[in-house]
Amino acid sequence: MLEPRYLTGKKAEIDQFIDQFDTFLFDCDGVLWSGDHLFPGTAEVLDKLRSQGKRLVFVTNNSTKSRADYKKKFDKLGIPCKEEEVFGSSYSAAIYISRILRLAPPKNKVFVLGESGIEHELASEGVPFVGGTSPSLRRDIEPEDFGSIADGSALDPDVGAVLLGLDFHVNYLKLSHAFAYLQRGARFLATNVDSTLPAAHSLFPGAGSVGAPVVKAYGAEPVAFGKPSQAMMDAIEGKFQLDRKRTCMVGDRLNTDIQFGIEGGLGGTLMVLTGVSKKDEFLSEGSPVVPSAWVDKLGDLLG
Ligand SMILES: O=C(O)[C@H](O)[C@H](O)COP(=O)(O)O
Repeated sequence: MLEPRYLTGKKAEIDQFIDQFDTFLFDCDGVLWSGDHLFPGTAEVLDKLRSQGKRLVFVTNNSTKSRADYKKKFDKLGIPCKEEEVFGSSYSAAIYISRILRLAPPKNKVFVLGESGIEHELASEGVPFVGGTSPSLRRDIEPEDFGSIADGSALDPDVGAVLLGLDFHVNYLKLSHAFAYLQRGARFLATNVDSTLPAAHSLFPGAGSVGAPVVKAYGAEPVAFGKPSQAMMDAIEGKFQLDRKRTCMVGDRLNTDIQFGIEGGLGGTLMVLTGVSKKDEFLSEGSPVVPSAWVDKLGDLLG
């Protein structure tokens, strides 16, 4: 097994590690912050990398926020960031739907199980959608809903795809709509399928857990566009014209962030231990996903 390199924080080894790369792809939740808590040293590390001319791209699976929302979050936390530096799973899904899938009218609407981040990114690509944050679906299912979903009168006939993301208002009515559209032949898509969401120094159900009832009912997995999907990597490479061998993915989750970087053939993957995965998972014999290097926390890159 290839041992990942432990960077203890000594200046010379950190400088040597950083020198290998021109571009750093940063995961956000669990790396830069946990929920609304900014980790110590985040701002300083990003400043240091920028001052050395490194390009930074913030690659997040969190579909609840659009790129513009992320920019606001960075502003609120006092970290410089341009909207164009953010690449989220909502945006990744939206560009795939609009530029590659190209759903033909009239069946070109997307039913969204998710929050406003997905809606904004679909809208930015001109993709029509229903569901999402609509108040009409933020309620309990009523006895008459069963009939109107079953006979299709409650459904939009123009829906050609179902897009699952993280939905903080998930309920039986929305799940039933998603399942009904799939049974009528809609394409099955997801922004990402993460099992957990890191927040408040703990873990909560993630997008994959929220959409799991639909997957179970339908009996098939969606095509997902967040990490580790290489559709996302290809889109990032195309947009930022990056040299993969001079790019490092920094993340806290082995099966999304680190796998994303390894499968993408990046020059490096750097694991931090402030989020989801624990070091035993990649240091133990036979670990399926092993980063090229690891630090205890992002702040250690200050050297
Ligand atoms: O469930 C989700 O959608 C994700 O767990 C979550 O939002 C994590 O995003 P990331 O760590 O890629 O920023």
